[in-house]
Amino acid sequence: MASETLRGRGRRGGQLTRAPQIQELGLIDAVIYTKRSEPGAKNRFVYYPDTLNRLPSERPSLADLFALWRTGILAGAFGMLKEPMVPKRPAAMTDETVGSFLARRVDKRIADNLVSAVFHGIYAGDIWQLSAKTLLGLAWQLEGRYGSALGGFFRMQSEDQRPHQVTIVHPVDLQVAKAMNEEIDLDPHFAKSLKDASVFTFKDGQQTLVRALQSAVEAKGNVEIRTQAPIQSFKALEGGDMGVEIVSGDEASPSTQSFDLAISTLRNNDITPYVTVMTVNLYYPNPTLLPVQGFGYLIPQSIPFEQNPERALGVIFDSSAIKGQDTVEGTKITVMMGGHWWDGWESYPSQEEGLQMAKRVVERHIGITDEPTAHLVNLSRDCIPQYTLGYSDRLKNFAEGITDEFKGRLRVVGSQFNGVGVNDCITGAWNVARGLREEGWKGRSCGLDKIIDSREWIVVPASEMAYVKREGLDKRGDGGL
Ligand SMILES: C=Cc1c2[nH]c(c1C)Cc1[nH]c(c(CCC(=O)O)c1C)Cc1[nH]c(c(C)c1CCC(=O)O)Cc1[nH]c(c(C)c1C=C)C2
Repeated sequence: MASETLRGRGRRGGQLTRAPQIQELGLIDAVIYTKRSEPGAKNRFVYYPDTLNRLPSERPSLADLFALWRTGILAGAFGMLKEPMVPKRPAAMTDETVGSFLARRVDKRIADNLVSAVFHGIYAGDIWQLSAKTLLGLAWQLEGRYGSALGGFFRMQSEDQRPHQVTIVHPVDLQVAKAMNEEIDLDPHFAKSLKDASVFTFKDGQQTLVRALQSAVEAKGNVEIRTQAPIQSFKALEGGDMGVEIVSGDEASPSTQSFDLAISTLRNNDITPYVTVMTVNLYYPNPTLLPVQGFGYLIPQSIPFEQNPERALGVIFDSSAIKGQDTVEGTKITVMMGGHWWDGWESYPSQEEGLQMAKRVVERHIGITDEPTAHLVNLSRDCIPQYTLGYSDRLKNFAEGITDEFKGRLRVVGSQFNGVGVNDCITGAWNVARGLREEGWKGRSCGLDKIIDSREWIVVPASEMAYVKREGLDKRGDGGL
């Protein structure tokens, strides 16, 4: 019943690194797509102040914008016009929260009513804690270089002699984009389907990918997959040997092994806090319960407690967002609750409490009073890392520390380092794996080359950040995390 989706266009590597994996594992026929033109892709809503507002699509009409304006959700949007005139941040400012950046440069109301909802829908996080330098990387860099994000964008275009649109990227991101173009070869039909899709998933859910990967790896014969063997500790080998000594397994009877090189997805609690999210899947036999067709809706931080005492973050309209997964008709939705709202909680709602809370959310917000005939409640503890203020400095310290200690024999991958999307993590893993080829595994990289590399960001044609090898598959290089 769970309804995870994969983004057609993710940040950084987009689907690029995942697509060849799907192709190589022979899973292309198991993929189902939601096309960009379908309501499930186009219609994303924000609940404000007590109604669903459709977020502007790629090309919003004047009527769309006017409808949004009337609800008040766009209050403060005129701040965009004065943004080029807002003084540049002081030189001593090394980071700022997303909320503070927007309040300073545009208007606090836009941050609270609109942007906080979008950040709920990605990080389940609080814009007043998350880092603008990391998560609004492009805008942060443009302000740093030109004194303004919006004005800077246009100045960057006009100052550049090249005929096409340019963007600003970190040299390491450019290098990765070039490598993808050189090394990734996609079936043109598959590439076209992905290009036309907003999200894609598998008929039997995302587990399809994990299971196929497991089978493929096991079939190689030289790989052993061990589960239920938590890492207890690890350290660099001593006595002149290069490598990592790892203690794993049961605390009572751990085993110690040495490796020439280890790739770790373990988290480090000094770099980011995490948030806990509860997801409640609800199924109703009545297929016409949704007030609108679309992907779902998000709830901004400005919604008062009385309208959202359950601390819901958003609701996905699964049966509208993804077609082709279900064997029976009906309405399927997922209520997502918690995230930063539950920071510091020592205990969380039980499964039964979660179910009741989710039912109250959809009754209050979208008038669904039917009784669901099936449900699934899942509490994901500490599931999404929060790139809070100062994250990039903490990550840099960490990267320098492990490089010093392990001299390249420990490399790291995962959502704490690469981004919260599945695509981000696969891109990170792809890049680390590439770096091991030939003599690469003997090098000093710890897998976090970008954060260690202090070169200036560079202006390049936006097309250089796109996958152009086959059918123009889209890859956005927005310079974020
Ligand atoms: C309500 C909570 C959440 C919803 N999804 C997530 C949460 C916490 C988790 C999530 N959403 C996105 C990612 C990144 C995945 C990737 O890039 O591969 C994660 C971990 C993507 C995303 N979802 C929404 C947006 C605007 C984005 C950014 C990328 C994009 O534009 O595609 C919107 C959104 N998320 C949720 C809803 C209900 C919703 C919009 C109505 C649920």
